[in-house]
Amino acid sequence: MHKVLRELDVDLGERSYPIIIGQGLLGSFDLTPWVAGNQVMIVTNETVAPLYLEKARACFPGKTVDVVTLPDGEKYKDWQTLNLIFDGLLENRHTRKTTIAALGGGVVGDMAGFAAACYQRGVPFIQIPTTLLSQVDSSVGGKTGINHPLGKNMVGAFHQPQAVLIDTDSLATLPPREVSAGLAEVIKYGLIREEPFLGWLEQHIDELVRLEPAALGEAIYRSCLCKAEVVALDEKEGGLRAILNLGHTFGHAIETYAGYGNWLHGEAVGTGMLMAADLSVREGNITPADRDRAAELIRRARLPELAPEGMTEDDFMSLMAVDKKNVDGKLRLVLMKALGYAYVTDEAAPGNIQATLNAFIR
Ligand SMILES: NC(=O)c1ccc[n+]([C@@H]2O[C@H](COP(=O)([O-])OP(=O)(O)OC[C@H]3O[C@@H](n4cnc5c(N)ncnc54)[C@H](O)[C@@H]3O)[C@@H](O)[C@H]2O)c1
Ligand SMILES: O=C(O)C(=O)C[C@@H](O)[C@H](O)[C@H](O)COP(=O)(O)O
Ligand SMILES: [Zn+2]
Repeated sequence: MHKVLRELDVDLGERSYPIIIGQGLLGSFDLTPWVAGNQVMIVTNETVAPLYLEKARACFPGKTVDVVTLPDGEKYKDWQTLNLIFDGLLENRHTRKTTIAALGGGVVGDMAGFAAACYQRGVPFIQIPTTLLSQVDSSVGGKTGINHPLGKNMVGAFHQPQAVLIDTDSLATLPPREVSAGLAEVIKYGLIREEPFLGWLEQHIDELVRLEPAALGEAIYRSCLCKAEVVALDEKEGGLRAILNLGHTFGHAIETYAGYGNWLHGEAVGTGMLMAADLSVREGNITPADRDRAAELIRRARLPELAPEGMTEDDFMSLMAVDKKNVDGKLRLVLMKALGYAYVTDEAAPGNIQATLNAFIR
């Protein structure tokens, strides 16, 4: 039998939805209350399908369930692979009443969500995230999309799910490197808005690296709570929501430079947050001791601490120039005023940016 540990809502008026966190949910939790019609299309990938597809099917009793299985990897988060979802929907005659269910990590979630935003001008979808990163971040908030060779997540839509089902048991099969990648986004919440959570993480980060269930449940709940609050306040990133991008301006540049896949998203964000902390010191906002506190957590989460081999200051500057936060050609960065308090600025001194880049390139 399953156990629901925590439940919270993303409060978006009539588009509000629940995040259900528990153990043993895959295989027995009934998701049909969030399915309007009779058809469900599960979108998953070749790694996750053998592990969890049959259990996910069981969450839709009485519905006609079809499946699209995508190739696995960030490098497939593109137009060609997205089209496989539309092929599957059309070949199986899915109508406007279908519900798409994303079963997998953030790549599957972002693509299935984008397909749901586009198919027949928009159909509902459900998130069933199976990586730590997707459970604490990508399944919540409705950002969906794909990459472009020239920039990360450059094509997409805001499309909120009907529900998010988080079965923490699925993390038992996750490779350690993916656990670390997820921890980067967990640490992010402490750095941007939750100083007490940062203190909690300092106490429990080793348990999280070891995937200890009690610590994991708490970290996932507190992360989802933080993200849900920010999204409810600013769904489409008119302002506040951009703080969820801490470390991502540098991180997305790293991912694009590395060709999507050699560096995991969470790894790039981990290094990117160190760079943002370093720049926050140079801007006179946080102390070197604050920066070192952040760096110690990143190190204990076993994340990389320097930019990829060979990546230059010019590589960073040209890749960051296409960041979606930029306005009127000005680079906008998320920095910290204090630990637990992030802000967005286009006024960082060019000399400080240059010094930070040079401190992290090899
Ligand atoms: N939409 C958002 O708000 C948002 C937020 C953060 C990240 N993202 C996006 O999410 C993506 C990263 O997501 P990710 O870190 O989950 O990567 P991922 O989706 O590539 O999954 C990581 C790896 O783990 C495998 N996997 C998934 N679940 C597993 C399980 N339970 N056991 C074993 N293996 C499993 C996957 O097949 C893959 O190989 C990036 O594309 C990033 O841009 C989006
Ligand atoms: O939900 C958000 O908002 C985020 O920024 C969360 C990020 O962790 C995530 O990587 C997101 O996909 C980045 O979005 P982008 O708009 O910078 O592409
Ligand atoms: Zn991210």
